[in-house]
Amino acid sequence: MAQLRIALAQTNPIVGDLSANADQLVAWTRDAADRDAHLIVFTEMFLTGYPVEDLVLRTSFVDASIRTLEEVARRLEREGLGDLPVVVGYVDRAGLAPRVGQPKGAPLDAAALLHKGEVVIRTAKHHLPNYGVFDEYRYFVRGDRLPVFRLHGVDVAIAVCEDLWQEGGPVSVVGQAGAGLLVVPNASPYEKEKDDVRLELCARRAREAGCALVYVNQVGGQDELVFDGDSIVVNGEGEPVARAGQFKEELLVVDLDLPVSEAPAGTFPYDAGDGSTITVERLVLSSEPVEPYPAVAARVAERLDPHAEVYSALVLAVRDYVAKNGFQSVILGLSGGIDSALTATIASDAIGPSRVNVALMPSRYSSEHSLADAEDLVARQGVTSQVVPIAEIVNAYEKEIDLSGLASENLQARVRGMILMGLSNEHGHLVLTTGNKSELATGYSTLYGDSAGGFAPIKDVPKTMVWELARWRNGHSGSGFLLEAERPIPENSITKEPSAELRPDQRDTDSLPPYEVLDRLLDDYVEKDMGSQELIAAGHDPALVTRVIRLVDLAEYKRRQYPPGPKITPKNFGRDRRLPITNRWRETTG
Ligand SMILES: Nc1ncnc2c1ncn2[C@@H]1O[C@H](COP(=O)(O)OP(=O)(O)OC[C@H]2O[C@@H]([n+]3cccc(C(=O)O)c3)[C@H](O)[C@@H]2O)[C@@H](O)[C@H]1O
Ligand SMILES: Nc1ncnc2c1ncn2[C@@H]1O[C@H](COP(=O)(O)OP(=O)(O)OP(=O)(O)O)[C@@H](O)[C@H]1O
Ligand SMILES: NC(=O)CC[C@H](N)C(=O)O
Repeated sequence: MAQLRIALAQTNPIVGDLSANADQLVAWTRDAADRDAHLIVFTEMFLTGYPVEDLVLRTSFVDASIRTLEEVARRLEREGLGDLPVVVGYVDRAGLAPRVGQPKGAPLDAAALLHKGEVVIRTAKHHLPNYGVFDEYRYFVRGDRLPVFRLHGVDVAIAVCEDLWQEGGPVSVVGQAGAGLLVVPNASPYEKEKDDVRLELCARRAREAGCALVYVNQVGGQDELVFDGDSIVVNGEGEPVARAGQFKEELLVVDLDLPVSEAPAGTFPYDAGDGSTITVERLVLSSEPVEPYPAVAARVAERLDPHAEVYSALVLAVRDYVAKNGFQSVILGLSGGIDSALTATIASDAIGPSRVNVALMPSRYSSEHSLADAEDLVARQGVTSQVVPIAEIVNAYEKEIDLSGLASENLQARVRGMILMGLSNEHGHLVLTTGNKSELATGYSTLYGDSAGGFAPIKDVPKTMVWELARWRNGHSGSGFLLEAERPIPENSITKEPSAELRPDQRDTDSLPPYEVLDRLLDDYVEKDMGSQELIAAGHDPALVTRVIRLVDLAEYKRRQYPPGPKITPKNFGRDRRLPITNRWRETTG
C-alpha cells in the first residue's frame, strides 16, 4: 500500500470567464501544493463553467477552452506548481486523437491531466445525460476511453460525472483495469435530498470497482441551476471517509492508503458491457511510493437539515445571480404577505440587507395590516424602503381607459410592476419576482404585473414550503447568512390568510383550493406526471383534478414568460418540464 494526499477543489467557476477560472485554478493549486497534496482534482468543465449550453456550438469557444487548458498547464509550470498533477474539466473536440465513429471536431465534455507544463491526458465523458435539465446529445459526442495514470505507484483512473450514474462504460472497466483510485470531476445540480442519492451512488461504484473513489462537485448558482458541492470520498468498501460542506467553496484534503500497481503502460480495449469498447490508456507519471508521512484527519462535514438545505440553495442562487450578472442591489415589492417577505429575507441573507430595496405600494384595497406587516419587516431587517401609493396612478389610468373586473384588478399589479421596473432602470437594482411554484402552476399571477422582473428566487418552492421555510428561518438566526436579525420575518406575515388584495376582501381560496390540498395535487401532476385517472386513483377529488389540470395546462404561456429562478425540486418549470404552449392535449377523467 502507498499513501496519497488528494485535494478536492470544490469550486465556483463562472460560465464563459475562462481567464478568471484559470486564475482560480492556479490559486487553488497553490493552496493544494502548500498543503502537500500529491494530486488536485477540479470539477467537470471547470475552465469553461457548466453548463455552457450553445456556447459549445461555437468554434471560437471550443478553441478558447483548449487554448486556456494548454496555457494554464504552462503557467502552472512557470509558477513552480508543475510537479503537482491537476485533473480538470474543460471542453475539447473530437478528432485531435483518432476516435472511432465520431465526427471530427464535435465538442467533448472533456477532462485533462496537467503535469510539468504539459497536458498529458485528455479524456471525455462517455455517458451524456439527456434528460431533466440536461441536453447533452445536442452538444457533445461521447468519449471512448478510460485513462489510468500511475502516481507514486498508485494507478488512478479518471471518469466524468454521468459516467458514474449509468451502468457500463468507463467506470465498469475500472475494476478490470485494476485501478487503485477513481477520480471523478462533476457538475451535479442540486435538488432536494440528492446528497443521499450521490453518497449511495459513490459507495456502490467504489464497491463495484473495488477501489476508493473521489467525487468532486461544483458549487454555485448558474441561472436556473444551483450546485451544492457535497464532494465525497469513499474507500473501496464504499464507506465515506471525507465529505465537503454544502453550498460553499472548499479545498477538501484527504489522505488515502491505496494499493501499488505494477501493470505495464500501454493501451488495451475492454468490452464496457453497454455495447461499447472502452480503451484503457495507461501512463506512468511516477512509480515510487511516497515516504510514509502522518496523515491529516479527514473532514466529514455534517449534512444540513432539509429546510436549511433548500434555504441555502436559494440564498446561494440569488447571491451568484446578482454577483455574476454585475448587479450591486435588488428591489422587490413588499406587500406584507409571505411570498415577498420570504423573498426579501433570502435576498438579505444573500447580499446583505443594505443592498436590498423594497417598495411598499398600497392600493385602495390594501388592508392596514399589509402596510404594517411590511413596515415591521423593514424595521427587523434594516432593508431600504420607500412607500409608493398606487391609488392615484391607477385612478389616472382608469380615467383614460375603461377597465373593469379582472382587467381593473390586474392593472394594480401592472402599475406595481411598472414602478419596480422604473426604479430598476433608475438605480440599477435587479428586480426580484416573488411568485411561488403553486402560483406558477396555476397561472395565479398577472402578466407584466407581479410576474415582471429579472430573477424569481422562490419560483420552484410550493406555497406550503414557503411557509415552512419562513418558520425555519425565524427559528435559525446566526446560521451563517448575512442577515443578523433575530426572527426576521413578521409572525403575522406567516400566519395570516393569503390574499392578492386586488379587490375588497379577496382571498386566494376564492379561486384556488387550500394550498395543502393544491400542493399535493400539483406534486402528483407536475412532478410525478400522473394522468387524471392516476390522480383520481391516488385519492384526489375528481372535480378538483379536472379544474386544477386545466389551470396548469392553460398557464403554460405565462410560465414561459416568467423570469428564471433556482431549481430545488426534482422537476422545475423550465428546463425540467417543457410543454408546448399551443397544445390541445387534455387529460380526461372518464
Ligand atoms: N395562450 C396564450 N398565449 C399568450 N397570451 C395569452 C394566452 N392566453 C391568454 N393570454 C394573454 O394573457 C392575458 C391574461 O393573463 P393576465 O393578464 O395575467 O390575467 P389573468 O390570468 O386573466 O388574471 C390574473 C390572475 O392572477 C391572480 N393574481 C394576480 C396578481 C397577483 C396574484 C397573487 O396572489 O400572487 C394573483 C388574479 O387574481 C387573477 O386570477 C390575456 O388577456 C391574454 O392577453
Ligand atoms: N401593497 C403592495 N406593496 C408592494 N408590493 C406589493 C403589494 N401588493 C402586492 N405586491 C407585490 O406583488 C406580489 C404579489 O402579491 P399579492 O399580494 O398579489 O400575492 P401573494 O402571492 O400572496 O404575495 P405576497 O405573499 O408577497 O403578498 C407581492 O409578492 C409583491 O411583490
Ligand atoms: N453533469 C452531469 O453529467 C450531471 C448528471 C448527473 N446525473 C447528475 O445530476 O449528477
